[in-house]
Amino acid sequence: MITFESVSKTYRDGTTAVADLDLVLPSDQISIVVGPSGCGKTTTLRMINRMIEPTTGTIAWDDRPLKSFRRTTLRRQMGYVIQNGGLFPHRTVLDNICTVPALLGWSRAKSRSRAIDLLKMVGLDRSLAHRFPAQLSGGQQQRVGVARALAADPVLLLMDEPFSAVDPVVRADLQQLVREIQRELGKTIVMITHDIDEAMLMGDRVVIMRVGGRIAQVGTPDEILDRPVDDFVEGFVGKDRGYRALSFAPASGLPVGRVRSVRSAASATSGAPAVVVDAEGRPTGWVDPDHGPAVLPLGATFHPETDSLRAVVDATLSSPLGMAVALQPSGRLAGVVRAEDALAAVRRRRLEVADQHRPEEQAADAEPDDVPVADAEPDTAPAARSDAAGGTRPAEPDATEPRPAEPDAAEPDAAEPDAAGAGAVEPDATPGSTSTAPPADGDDLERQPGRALGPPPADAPEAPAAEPRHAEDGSR
Ligand SMILES: Nc1ncnc2c1ncn2[C@@H]1O[C@H](COP(=O)(O)OP(=O)(O)OP(=O)(O)O)[C@@H](O)[C@H]1O
Repeated sequence: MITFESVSKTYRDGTTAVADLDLVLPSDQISIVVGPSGCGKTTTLRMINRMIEPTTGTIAWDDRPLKSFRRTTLRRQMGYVIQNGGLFPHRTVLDNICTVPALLGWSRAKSRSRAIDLLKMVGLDRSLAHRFPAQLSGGQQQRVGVARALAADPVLLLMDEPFSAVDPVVRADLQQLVREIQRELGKTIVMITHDIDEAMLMGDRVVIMRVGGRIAQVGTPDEILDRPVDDFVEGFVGKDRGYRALSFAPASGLPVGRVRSVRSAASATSGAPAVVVDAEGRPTGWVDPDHGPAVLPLGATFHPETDSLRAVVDATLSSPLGMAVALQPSGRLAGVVRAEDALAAVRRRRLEVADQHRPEEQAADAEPDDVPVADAEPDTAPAARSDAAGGTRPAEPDATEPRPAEPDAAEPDAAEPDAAGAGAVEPDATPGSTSTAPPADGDDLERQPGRALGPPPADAPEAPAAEPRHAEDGSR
């Protein structure tokens, strides 16, 4: 757990990048920091591995102040991934991934074996191992960047807009990859992005910052989508937040009804609409005898066990008959959900969310008909009911059925064996480098990205105190 207490950062030129930040980033979760350009995201991230030091306040890792760690020791436990991977252009993929293990003194055989394992983990063929970064696509480079950051098995992964330079399809793959890595390896990940959709998709916890380096809201994605605290957050999360919030409600409780299935449109000349299925029982389209013999498009489908309510609503909207086709895990037809049932589930969810956020005293004073709709009698009259905000809304009778750097890389720790850069991998700034780092210069050093930082070996010593000469901002 990383804890910021009253943390501020003012640069030498007087710019306050972060102001009075109180924040907890829990372990073993993905925390996403999101906000408009210049709101202090990168400054916040780099204060975690002490590439930047706060001007005031305290940052602690599992209750231990960061100041009490040597920077190099700290960084060996924190992998760091930046846009474009920040790879050394003149080193092969394998050598890039082996950088930190090599600096930590691992044997060549152990480093290479680890690198090959990581290539597989990030979904790259080992035949790419001897290529140079320029011979890879942007997405492949980014995967190598992730592999390099993981090479020495860091406890924490810091990611600074890692996917902003790749196209949406590759981006979706990389997002999935990082989520899988987090699940499988149980890493703590802190990632920054401009993209609120990415934040909502990937974050267990989302921190929205506003310009001036202040926190606007912290919460789970669905909390933020359901309850933006103010106009800024509401504007930032976008107009379709109600629809996107459905991504966090499972489809599993919906009633999946039976539907007629036929092998060809010719076999459904009368009667109710039917789903046309292939020889394996997989749905391919609809036929509606009232609309003639043509096979109608199937629309989107969904898996009841794994998909969200959003997928179901989308499937009903894209179905020509307003029925979402549910699939078994095998892809065979499982049944259908009617648009009315999907909407009833949406209404129930809204009521549940409103109920969760109702102040305690209001809940205690609640009238009997304030109970969640699922608990109401099936024949509840469609009269007005109090809502969570104390207003009224019409009752929904059909909803009543219970349904189912920087700098100090430039100012290495003399006491550390990797003082010349071990544990702090700098992207090459030569022409052709994939790094987007500005040249290091004074304070700009703080903005210099591109260190893949690994953890210490299990027996790595930790120095008891911070190094006073590391007054950051260049003032030594
Ligand atoms: N070394 C520096 N010296 C002076 N000001 C700086 C320095 N680094 C950052 N800033 C300023 O601090 C503020 C926050 O910058 P920061 O890079 O942390 O924001 P950000 O949210 O990551 O921005 P972006 O999304 O555009 O990368 C900005 O006004 C920026 O210009």
